[in-house]
Amino acid sequence: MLEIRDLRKRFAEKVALDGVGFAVRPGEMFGFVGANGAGKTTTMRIAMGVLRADSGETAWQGRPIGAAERRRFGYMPEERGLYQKMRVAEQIEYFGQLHGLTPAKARTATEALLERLTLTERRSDTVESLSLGNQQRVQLAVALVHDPEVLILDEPFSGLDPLAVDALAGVLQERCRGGVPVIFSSHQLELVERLCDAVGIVSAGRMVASGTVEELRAAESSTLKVVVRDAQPGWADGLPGRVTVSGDRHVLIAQGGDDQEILHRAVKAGHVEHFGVEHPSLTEIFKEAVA
Ligand SMILES: Nc1ncnc2c1ncn2[C@@H]1O[C@H](COP(=O)(O)OP(=O)(O)OP(=O)(O)O)[C@@H](O)[C@H]1O
Repeated sequence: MLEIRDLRKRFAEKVALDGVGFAVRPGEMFGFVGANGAGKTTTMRIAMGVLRADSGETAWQGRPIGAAERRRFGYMPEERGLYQKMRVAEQIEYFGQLHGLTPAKARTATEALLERLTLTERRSDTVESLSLGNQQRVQLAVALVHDPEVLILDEPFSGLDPLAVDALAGVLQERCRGGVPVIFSSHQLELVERLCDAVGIVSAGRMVASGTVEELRAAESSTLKVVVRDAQPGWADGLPGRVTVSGDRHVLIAQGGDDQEILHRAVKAGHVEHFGVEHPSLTEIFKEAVA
């Protein structure tokens, strides 16, 4: 298990982290979300030893994370870290060797990743000549080449088109299925909701929520949505909700109240086209949590 416990960090007067903590199990994909400046990058930099925390702990498999552990981690930093003039394959191999692979193993791993990330045709191009999406694929290959035990990725999906997002997501899911804990930060909440087993929401340096999306949903009140056609105005008077009318459709969004009574009233009022519970999206949960 990867554990981040009660991290605190100040930059001069600015409190960047004020007790950030969460745990990610092997094989779990953890989405780390928060507004700009909330503390995601600072947390990941501390986990990777790029920054030192004022207090708090980080642990992997029960032991404090030190240089030896980090060598077995894969990291995609926010500022990216590729050599722009170096060729793609050469670069991935180079980082593999930096992480302790023999030249032969680094070459084999590089070939597999070029193929998997559809970069084979670009193998001899310099990084600077690649599109953003392809540069990001190379950055991911660099994070993966040494078959890391843990993956920590700072906004790996930012700026990517939907096909590139799917390609990266597929590779991360494979690693996750192989037992690697994966943490990534993102502002793309639909993507986080789609991919992640668990989510942590940070706001102004504090964790304001964490758990599976289902757990976060359960903490929110759900909404009942009823669509009735050809109803008389006023049919929902007194019910705990609001009706909007669009053409011949009346849409009631209700919170609380007796759903059987609401259904009964709707059936009496007209033709019920839809009656169902609406669960809040991660975007709604996020907005509520950081409000
Ligand atoms: N080196 C630094 N010196 C001073 N302040 C810093 C430094 N690094 C981060 N901060 C401040 O710490 C806070 C947290 O920043 P951080 O980059 O961790 O946020 P973030 O959640 O990653 O934001 P974003 O989504 O915009 O990337 C911000 O207020 C930021 O300005």
